[in-house]
Amino acid sequence: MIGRLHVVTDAAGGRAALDAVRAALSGGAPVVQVRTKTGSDRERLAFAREVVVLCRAAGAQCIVNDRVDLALAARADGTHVGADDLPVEVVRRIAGPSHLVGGTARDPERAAELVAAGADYLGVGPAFATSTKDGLPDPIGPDGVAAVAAAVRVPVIAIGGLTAARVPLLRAAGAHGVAVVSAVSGAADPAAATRELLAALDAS
Ligand SMILES: Cc1ncc(COP(=O)(O)OP(=O)(O)O)c(N)n1
Ligand SMILES: Cc1ncsc1CCOP(=O)(O)O
Ligand SMILES: [Mg+2]
Repeated sequence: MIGRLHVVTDAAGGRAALDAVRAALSGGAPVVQVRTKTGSDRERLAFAREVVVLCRAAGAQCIVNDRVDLALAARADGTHVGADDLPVEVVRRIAGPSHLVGGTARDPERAAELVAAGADYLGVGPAFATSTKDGLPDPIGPDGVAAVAAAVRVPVIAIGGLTAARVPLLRAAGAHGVAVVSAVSGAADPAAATRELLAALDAS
């Protein structure tokens, strides 16, 4: 089963992002998602490899966003794909049955399609407003997350504007867990922020 807290790396990658990953893992993060949006493929692969090594040492799962080729090359545990990435069924065919495949959904119809295509889990959102990613549609709120969670039998990971204070709302909506960028990467103390999120998940 996929972990309940997905710590997503800052899209810029680099040393600061790696430091945040180290801190998150020291705080107990069970899943790290490598999400890079800049740099050459070689730089992105090198970053993903470093994160995989850190995750292995900590016993955490590592998922690469967008790119199944980088995920396989880095020996990551899984790949997360959205609407502009390779389709879930293609990622599944390329990566095989033991690779974790996640897909992005914001409504029950899309969610059911992704599960039928072979998704192991769904990233669902944006749950709340966020300034981390431009061009997102309106937040779906806990009710939107609940509609998706009720429609599928795979774990739902809520994303977008997530904080420890909001975790109980999402868990009550049926989310298995949450994915965060700024709540950990933007925190003054990313290890403490990770512990706070995990405590909120454990309590709800
Ligand atoms: C857990 C999780 N859910 C959703 C997303 C968003 O992925 P995607 O739609 O591919 O958008 P980008 O992250 O590529 O901007 C995610 N990364 N993780
Ligand atoms: C990549 C992505 N997809 C939907 S919301 C989001 C960004 C979430 O970032 P934050 O946790 O800082 O709100
Ligand atoms: Mg993507």
